[in-house]
Amino acid sequence: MSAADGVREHYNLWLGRRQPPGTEDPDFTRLADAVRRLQDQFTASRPPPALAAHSADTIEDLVAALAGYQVGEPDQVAGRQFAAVGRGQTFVPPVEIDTFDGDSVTARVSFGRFYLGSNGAVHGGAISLLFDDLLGQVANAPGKPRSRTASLSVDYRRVIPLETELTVTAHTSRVEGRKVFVSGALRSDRHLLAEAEGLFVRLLADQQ
Ligand SMILES: CCCCCCCCCCCCCCCC(=O)SCCNC(=O)CCNC(=O)[C@H](O)C(C)(C)COP(=O)(O)OP(=O)(O)OC[C@H]1O[C@@H](n2cnc3c(N)ncnc32)[C@H](O)[C@@H]1OP(=O)(O)O
Repeated sequence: MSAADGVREHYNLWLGRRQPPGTEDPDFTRLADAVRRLQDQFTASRPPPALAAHSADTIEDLVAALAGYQVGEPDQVAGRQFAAVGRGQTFVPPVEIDTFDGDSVTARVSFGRFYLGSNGAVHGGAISLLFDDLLGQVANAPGKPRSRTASLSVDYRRVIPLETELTVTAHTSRVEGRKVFVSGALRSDRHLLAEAEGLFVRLLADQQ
């Protein structure tokens, strides 16, 4: 399947459930994108004191404005903007899906400055986060029983550069009863950068 709307339509069926009408919220997605950019700019900035104070005032005003609109998990929109890169959340690195067939996925990702570990390398935890999310999506592909990560192993082969478009892939390697094993790889155009093996255990009825 190519990088067409059809791919994203499948993602709307994550966990085999259609998203309720009105779930996609372009204004909220724009807000999430702005917060992502803020995270990157904030991490990289060294503002003078007056600008730091002014920025803090502005953000505190925003926090106060959003405080009146807090909702519980069932009504949350962050993370459920399936038509948007990054799903309208600001935690998982922004992954852009290229192909997806239910058992394997090919995607692109670029880590902004927010994800810097040290000495120019992307933080290792961000790499684990990327794999947990993408491998988890494969394990929980539409029509499959819901599962959770039981184990995730990551091998860091090379320093992972910031602000570089990388390819990330994942595929189901085998299924044994309730256990779904999903493998992943992160590559630059020249090198294998990291590999992952995830075990996702399908949930029992009382674990849903
Ligand atoms: C609502 C709408 C949302 C929409 C939003 C959009 C989301 C868009 C996609 C995002 C995708 C994100 C995907 C992230 C997914 C998470 O990150 S989930 C969060 C992190 N994980 C957790 O919280 C899981 C915590 N652990 C648990 O709940 C339980 O340990 C588990 C995983 C359910 C398993 O417990 P259990 O059912 O009691 O299973 P148990 O009988 O112990 O083990 C079953 C088998 O697995 C094996 N096993 C279990 N654990 C392990 C282990 N650690 N190592 C090796 N083997 C193990 C056992 O040995 C056993 O093997 P067999 O004997 O059958 O051969």
